[in-house]
Amino acid sequence: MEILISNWSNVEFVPKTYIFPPESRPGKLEFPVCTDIPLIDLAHNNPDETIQQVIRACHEFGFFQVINHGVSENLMDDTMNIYKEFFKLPGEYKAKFYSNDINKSCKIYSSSLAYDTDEVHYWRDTFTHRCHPLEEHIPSWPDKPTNYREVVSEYSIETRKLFNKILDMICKGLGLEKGYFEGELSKTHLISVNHHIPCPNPSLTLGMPVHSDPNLITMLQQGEVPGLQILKDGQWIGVKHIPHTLIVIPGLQLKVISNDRFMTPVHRVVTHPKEARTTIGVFLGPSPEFLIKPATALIHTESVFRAFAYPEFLEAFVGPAKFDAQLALNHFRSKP
Ligand SMILES: O=C(O)CCC(=O)C(=O)O
Ligand SMILES: [Fe+2]
Repeated sequence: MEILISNWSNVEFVPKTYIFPPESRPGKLEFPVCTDIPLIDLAHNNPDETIQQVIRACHEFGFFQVINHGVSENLMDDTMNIYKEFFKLPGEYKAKFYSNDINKSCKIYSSSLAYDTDEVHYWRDTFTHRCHPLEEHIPSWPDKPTNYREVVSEYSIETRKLFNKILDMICKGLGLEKGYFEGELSKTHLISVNHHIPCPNPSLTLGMPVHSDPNLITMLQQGEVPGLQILKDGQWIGVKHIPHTLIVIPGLQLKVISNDRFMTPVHRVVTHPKEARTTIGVFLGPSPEFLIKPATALIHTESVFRAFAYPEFLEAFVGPAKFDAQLALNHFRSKP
């Protein structure tokens, strides 16, 4: 069978290898929608109040949404259109980028990087590449659609500015020294775009594993098709899409640096029966050599986690913990 689902046509039933066992499939089609994800106006006239809102959201909820964030609506729409077009390109063009190699920057894969050993496949194709420094990575990016490099370069620059703005607010809000997150902690900047074709039976499939984000911080641009869900009080709840907002998700490295103060919500993606869904994720993470540990200013009695390098964390997260944040974090707790 063709591996990339974006190359499939006339899908009438869910192939067996995509059907999750009853205990891990969504099991139904309708879910409640979350109405209380914090919505933060970054152009609010009282910046100190905005910082407090961001910190409260990180402590109490994990996810938050931002408006007046500085990434223009036109740029958001152009970038989304580029990716919708990209996934429609002929299979032979996309095949040039197909890879399951974790070390290859620019690649398309399907389901997960472990496609060959997946017990069940996820209903998605993912296209990802690094974005920083731009000059180093642009030559490896696609040259189709024709304006890909131009538009995605601008999107990379603008989302990086926004990350810096939000990290600066978190830095101030936590009382850390200026520039705490600059440099090695936020060196890896990548874009990762999920594409799900319509699924004949979304109750049987998943578009993405149940997970928390392992990196430093994530930004998501959702399209109009729903699918993202968060686990809240033991229940799966849909995230409502508000046009041109961006969803911000503090990752597990921020939780470690905050000395376990921040929430990192568990989330997943379900599929849609009628519409294709495309979501743009932008991920900021540490350089592989840098040692991650709780910020000294936030250790009042004890450091909850020991120091580790990010690749060591990823190995535990993807391997024994199977994307379970608590299991992965347990490997690095000072007191087991
Ligand atoms: O596609 C989505 O809405 C969520 C993506 C996500 O959670 C991720 O890429 O980590
Ligand atoms: Fe995620």
